[in-house]
Amino acid sequence: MIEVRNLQKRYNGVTVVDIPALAINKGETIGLVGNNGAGKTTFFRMILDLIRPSGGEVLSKDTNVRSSEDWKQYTGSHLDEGFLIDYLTPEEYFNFIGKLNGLTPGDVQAFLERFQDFFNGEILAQRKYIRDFSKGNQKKVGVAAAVMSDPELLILDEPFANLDPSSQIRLKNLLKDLKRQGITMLISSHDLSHVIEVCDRIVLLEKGKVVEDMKTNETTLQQLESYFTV
Ligand SMILES: Nc1ncnc2c1ncn2[C@@H]1O[C@H](COP(=O)(O)OP(=O)(O)OP(=O)(O)O)[C@@H](O)[C@H]1O
Repeated sequence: MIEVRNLQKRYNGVTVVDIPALAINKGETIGLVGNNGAGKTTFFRMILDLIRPSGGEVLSKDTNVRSSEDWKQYTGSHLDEGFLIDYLTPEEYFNFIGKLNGLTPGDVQAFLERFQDFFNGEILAQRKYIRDFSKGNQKKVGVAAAVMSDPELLILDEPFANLDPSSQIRLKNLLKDLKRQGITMLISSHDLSHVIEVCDRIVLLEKGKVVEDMKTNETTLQQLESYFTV
């Protein structure tokens, strides 16, 4: 579904992403892990054509993401609060995104029913603009909106960050449901156990390079913990 070829990003002469080859197959759930500054967000930004690679390319369904917008039809993503429209209420934002995806207000309402637990009564009917929500609740809005288009490919940058423990567990269940539906997912996280639980493959980035690419099994957490132990 996604093929990365000789992908590089340099800032001021420093290479922050350098991935000669990486293939993500349809239906795979990939956890992207790595220390601060490893290049995870930069990599996602190039997949989503938000920044231009210094070299190489990202193909989505065999087409360079820079040369066609077709991938936008089947890709849902949430990287940060910059993806939100912060002067709208969550309802206004969901209806706006719904409209872009051809959903009626009734469809949007039905879709949001699925997120009742995850929202924990703190997102809808709050009479507040998105900018006035906590970071964790803004994340919930972004994750729900990313899923609204019923995407084939879902890209989430640190979806567990800023969520309380109950919300993290609900998010894991939500992502596992999406995985069962066959959605291809690319999820970055600093929470090793969550990402291992949800994903069937882990890619470890260090200084922009892929240093491990492994299928998850019962020893993966131990392997990653020993890698990250200083
Ligand atoms: N616009 C920019 N200009 C200069 N350097 C940048 C820019 N964007 C990212 N970088 C650098 O690229 C490197 C990778 O950053 P990136 O945000 O992709 O890492 P990350 O793995 O997502 O980190 P974190 O886990 O802290 O979110 C960092 O050294 C960062 O400072």
